[in-house]
Amino acid sequence: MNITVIYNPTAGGGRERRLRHFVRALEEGGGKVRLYHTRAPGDATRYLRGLADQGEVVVAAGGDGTTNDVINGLNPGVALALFPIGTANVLSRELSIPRRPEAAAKVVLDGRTLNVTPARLNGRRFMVMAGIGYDAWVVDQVDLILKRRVGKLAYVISMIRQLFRYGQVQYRITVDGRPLDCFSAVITNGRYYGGSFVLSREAGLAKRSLQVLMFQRPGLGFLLRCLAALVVGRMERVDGVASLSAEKVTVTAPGLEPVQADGDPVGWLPAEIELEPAPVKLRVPWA
Ligand SMILES: Nc1ncnc2c1ncn2[C@@H]1O[C@H](COP(=O)(O)OP(=O)(O)OP(=O)(O)O)[C@@H](O)[C@H]1O
Repeated sequence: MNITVIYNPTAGGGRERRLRHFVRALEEGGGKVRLYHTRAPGDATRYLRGLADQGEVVVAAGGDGTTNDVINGLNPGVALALFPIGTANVLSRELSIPRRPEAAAKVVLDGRTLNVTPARLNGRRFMVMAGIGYDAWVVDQVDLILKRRVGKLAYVISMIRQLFRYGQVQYRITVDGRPLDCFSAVITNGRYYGGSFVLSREAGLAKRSLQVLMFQRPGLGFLLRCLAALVVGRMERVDGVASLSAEKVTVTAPGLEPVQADGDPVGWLPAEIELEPAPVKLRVPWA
């Protein structure tokens, strides 16, 4: 089996030793491996687009941002696999991809295929989620140098620093043609957020739909209630949080407002988000 491994040396602070074990396990299992170290954000997309033959599987060795770069360069029909060595690895968690190099390599070589439909945000693919409002400001303002040193804690610090922003801007969000207002929104393909917190019990990567969570009340008290509900996996029970299934979403706002996708900043509003017509084949463990 021809396998292209895309390794982000900055993901999770760098995991060279684990990568070597992973590649060795792939080769011992009969894989013919082509390994590429990324050099900058977006480099994986450029590299893959330049490959006429990507092999049967492309492995994203990194976190959700690396996977995002990979799916944006993946040729149709080529399978996607994950070696979760990033900070949060939200996609891998939902799919139960093992973190141990040998076990992760086994999934690449012998796993089953799960069809997961990505979405497009202003023409760029995302797999897990997109966010506007508070969530996007937290991602936009996270201290990347601190993130390399302390991992997820850098997001907690950014969350605290951005609390003041919540409720200041009202967004117009159109969900499958239905116009609504909110003070923040997360448009998610998967169930999890920020690691292993359940964001939506209605969402699931195997479902062909997006779940739109809208935060419709202003105020710090409401935001803190939502964050507490996230910790216990009860976000959709909070009065003032609306959750709708959708295929197409547009968001607008006055002023310059960031958008995040798969945990990285991807530009500014307005945003047009739509589920793609065809799924990506993901290698996942047998039950
Ligand atoms: N060589 C590189 N130097 C700097 N940044 C890179 C490089 N290669 C990729 N990137 C970027 O690094 C960012 C972070 O990668 P990634 O999200 O995979 O890791 P992480 O943030 O540790 O994990 P997670 O998103 O799961 O929390 C991505 O936006 C990606 O585009």
